[in-house]
Amino acid sequence: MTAPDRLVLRRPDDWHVHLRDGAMLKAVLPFTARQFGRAIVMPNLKPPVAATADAVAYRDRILAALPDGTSFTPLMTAYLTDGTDPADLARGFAEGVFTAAKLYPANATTNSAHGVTDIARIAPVLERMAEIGMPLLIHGEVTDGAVDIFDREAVFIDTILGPLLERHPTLRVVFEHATTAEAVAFVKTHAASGRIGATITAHHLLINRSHIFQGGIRPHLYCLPIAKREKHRVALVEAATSGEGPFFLGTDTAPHTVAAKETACGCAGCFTAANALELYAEAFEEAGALDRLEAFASLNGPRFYRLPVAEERVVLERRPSVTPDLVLVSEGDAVLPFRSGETLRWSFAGPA
Ligand SMILES: NC(=O)N[C@@H](CC(=O)O)C(=O)O
Ligand SMILES: [Zn+2]
Ligand SMILES: [Zn+2]
Repeated sequence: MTAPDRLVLRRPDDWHVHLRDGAMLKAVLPFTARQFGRAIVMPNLKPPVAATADAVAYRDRILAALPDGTSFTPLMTAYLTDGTDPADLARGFAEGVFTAAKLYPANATTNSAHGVTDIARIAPVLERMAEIGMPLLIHGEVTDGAVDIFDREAVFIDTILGPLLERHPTLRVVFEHATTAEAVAFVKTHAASGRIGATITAHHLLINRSHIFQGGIRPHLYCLPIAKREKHRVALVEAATSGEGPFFLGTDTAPHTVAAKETACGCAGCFTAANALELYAEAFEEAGALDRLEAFASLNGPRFYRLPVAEERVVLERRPSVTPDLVLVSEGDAVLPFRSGETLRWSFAGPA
């Protein structure tokens, strides 16, 4: 079978995105809103989006920053802290302000200093979430500095996630930005329950850890969880292209300015929003699985989140597209996209 030159998909959603705030929000939002109908918006602002009122205000700022005429729905998340009030969280969910709540183990990643210091402390919050069917989104890495950075996800699965699912047998969980074969295997083992999902980024489908050090240190490929060995990338490609229900698209596009990336202690995050669908299309084509892209990008996520699938369609064409060199944020500040300046095989051609 020859691969198609044109793909028509139900309009995809991005189930893990960092939109930031202020000038950065204004600069990056148009990219996500152009391709995706909805996005799960991460709450790791400074200060974090923790209470319902914070999310209402942040959602208003996102909607105000949308280019005219764009149809895009931000789905808000609550940043869990040791002090999260279960009543406020449940109210936010009931009112449709919050779609989910995000667990950052304290200090696991960018802007996670206010995260949860010990998951036992939020047991009442998790019980409430299980009762009301509110999904828990997890950055799944342990924070113990003694655990090797490449093992932090696998250790989290064994020591935290497994026991957590046993303690809360009806809690619905998304394992965010899965990067290991262990995560894929764990999610598959629990798939039949329908209560676990996993997002997979485009960059983790395209790079392994060696790429971060190819010819020198490449700070723009540094993200958390860090890319792993090739065998893990292969497991992620296999999961994403399987079409299986628990695996869905979440770019984890995480913009930081060039100055914040190219420095002695650079921030973690890859900015992939400039051409997210083109990047996923490359990975799926490489695997001979373009026919499964729609399941991964447009069907499995809504099914997990119990939201309608999109009626709108978008088109991808096999026509070279060039990734922008830089995206300007404000005078003197810019973000460097993943695959900056490189040519990709596919182009996003807009609505069908
Ligand atoms: N993925 C990243 O490397 N960074 C994210 C945080 C996160 O998703 O862990 C960010 O907010 O910059
Ligand atoms: Zn994360
Ligand atoms: Zn993220």
